[in-house]
Amino acid sequence: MSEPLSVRVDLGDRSYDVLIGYGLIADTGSYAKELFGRKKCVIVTDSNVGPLYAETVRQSLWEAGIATTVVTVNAGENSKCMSVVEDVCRQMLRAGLDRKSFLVALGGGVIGDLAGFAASIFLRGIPFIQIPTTVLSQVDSSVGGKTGVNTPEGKNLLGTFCQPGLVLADVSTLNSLPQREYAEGFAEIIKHAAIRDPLMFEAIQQVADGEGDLADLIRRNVAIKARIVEEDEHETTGTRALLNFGHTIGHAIEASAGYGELLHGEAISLGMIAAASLSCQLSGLPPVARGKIANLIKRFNMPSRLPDGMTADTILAYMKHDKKFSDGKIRFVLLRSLGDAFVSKDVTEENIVNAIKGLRY
Ligand SMILES: NC(=O)c1ccc[n+]([C@@H]2O[C@H](COP(=O)([O-])OP(=O)(O)OC[C@H]3O[C@@H](n4cnc5c(N)ncnc54)[C@H](O)[C@@H]3O)[C@@H](O)[C@H]2O)c1
Ligand SMILES: O=C(O)C(=O)C[C@@H](O)[C@H](O)[C@H](O)COP(=O)(O)O
Ligand SMILES: [Zn+2]
Repeated sequence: MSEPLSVRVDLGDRSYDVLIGYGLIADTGSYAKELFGRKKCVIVTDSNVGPLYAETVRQSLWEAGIATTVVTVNAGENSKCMSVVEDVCRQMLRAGLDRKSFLVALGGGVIGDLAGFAASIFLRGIPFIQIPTTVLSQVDSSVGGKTGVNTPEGKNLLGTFCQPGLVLADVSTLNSLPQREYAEGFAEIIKHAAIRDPLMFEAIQQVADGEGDLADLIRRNVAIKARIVEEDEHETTGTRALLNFGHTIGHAIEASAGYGELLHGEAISLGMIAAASLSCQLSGLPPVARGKIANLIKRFNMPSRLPDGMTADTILAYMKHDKKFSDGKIRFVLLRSLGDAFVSKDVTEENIVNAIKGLRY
């Protein structure tokens, strides 16, 4: 097996490596032993991923002398909530996990966010490893330390910033992803291209055409995210907020649809098309650039129209719970051109309603 690709996330004493390669999960034990030197851990996974990969990870930990408990939650966005976090933590307590233990989050973004959050609060915090198994989680959610859960009021409203100790992105695990779940991960890749790396559109197209190097595309995305997180770990200066391109409207659409109805990447695709339309109107984005984003979204069979019956009013109501909403104003990520994103405070409710209405056609 060739050496994995590697991206360092440089955050002082919270620095870590993201390793990207084939077959990495079988080496989880040796990586964990070297990193933590701890003897007890919990694997948190979901009901789809656990049966496929938990045994390989458990065996590898066992061979490294690490005792493992497996906690499995129901697959899907509905598990990303406080009651499941409490249940996971209580199973960990009953299994005898202590402050010298660590956690392994094995699954997509739901598991990464949920289990990362559990690790960050369990006995006031234990270290964790992310093993992302979806395209979305390999290029985005496993990196950067945003952990948390949804509430009925909206997405990711409860959570912490807590960096993992290591990310093992095993590209082989993507072979078992259903087509829809594979495709939605490209929404975040298209987002990275739109805000930071317009040349990446070509590499994405190549992978869509069955050519191109998926592991290298993942590496390129992790590097984009890592550099942004290094600049603004806690989203205070505005740089990290750029990663929210498409999310202000997208998160509200995701919640309006009912968690799990639209996958995160699908909702964000709709949000990016609306944000690109607003950018054409307000910040000079050439319509051809909006077309490039929308065409690639359609190339992956992600939606470009709102689900029937979803109203602008409902979407707006959810938007008012967004973390970027304060003092009656929303900070909105727009593009001046592909690769040149910025945060605007000048987007009005009327602008937003019009952009949402544009998603009907
Ligand atoms: N923390 C962050 O920075 C960040 C970034 C982006 C998204 N997110 C969050 O990530 C979540 C979405 O993540 P997701 O799209 O990975 O969803 P997910 O975790 O629900 O995974 C999608 C589906 O694929 C299944 N699955 C996962 N890996 C599989 C595999 N290898 N083989 C077969 N089936 C597999 C899962 O069981 C699930 O049914 C959302 O909650 C979103 O808010 C967080
Ligand atoms: O890591 C980030 O920062 C992001 O914004 C990445 C997003 O793709 C992701 O969906 C994130 O969970 C959004 O975070 P939120 O704090 O805006 O809910
Ligand atoms: Zn996202």
